[in-house]
Amino acid sequence: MSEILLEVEKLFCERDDRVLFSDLSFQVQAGELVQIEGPNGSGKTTLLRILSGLSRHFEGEIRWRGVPLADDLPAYARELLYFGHQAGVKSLLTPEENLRWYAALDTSIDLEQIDQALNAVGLKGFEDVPCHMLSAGQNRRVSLARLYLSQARLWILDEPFTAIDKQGVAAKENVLLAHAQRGGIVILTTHHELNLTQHVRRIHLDEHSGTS
Ligand SMILES: Nc1ncnc2c1ncn2[C@@H]1O[C@H](COP(=O)(O)OP(=O)(O)OP(=O)(O)O)[C@@H](O)[C@H]1O
Repeated sequence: MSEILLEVEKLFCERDDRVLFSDLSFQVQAGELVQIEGPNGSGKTTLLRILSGLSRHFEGEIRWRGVPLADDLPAYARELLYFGHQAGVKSLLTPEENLRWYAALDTSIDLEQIDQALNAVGLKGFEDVPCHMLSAGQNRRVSLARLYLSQARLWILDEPFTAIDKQGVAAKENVLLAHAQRGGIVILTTHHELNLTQHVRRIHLDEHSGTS
């Protein structure tokens, strides 16, 4: 049986007197890909920020490996890769410099891996171009290259495919699948039609929202 790593229990979140979700409970096992679905404004980003420990604007409990998040956020953060709406790319740096900066947090990542990651996201030939001179999709690709370097067990990805062309999306989907197959967890939102459908568990926020 797979290991349950993330437990979400009776989550309640209200913004501006509007209940986004209430009584939201689910568990995620190692190896699972979970897609949070719902219309614009239903609370997908809010939920991902809560799950990432970035927002405390909720009631209920979230546990990672059986430990409430609030009890040991640093330990949780070490196992987490959060990918938000902002690309998190420094525009004055080149793609390679951005990844070297990111890799500085993890000394086990070497230059060859950075090179491979840039190749994998289709940025060969653009390694040395400052990011402010790249397109929106290319900047998103710089950011996505982090997925190829990440050792984190839990990936929480908010609209990771924004501005990425169809071909690029297919390649990234494979990275997500490979992560899950290695025993990782991916929780994501996307308005893209995924090819991975048969591997993805869906949680639809509308089914959990209430009225205030
Ligand atoms: N910091 C905040 N303060 C007050 N209200 C907020 C805040 N952040 C989000 N909201 C509200 O919470 C609701 C849900 O927003 P959220 O960004 O989570 O939706 P979403 O499902 O991700 O939407 P989309 O599909 O458009 O990205 C919105 O009505 C928004 O106005």
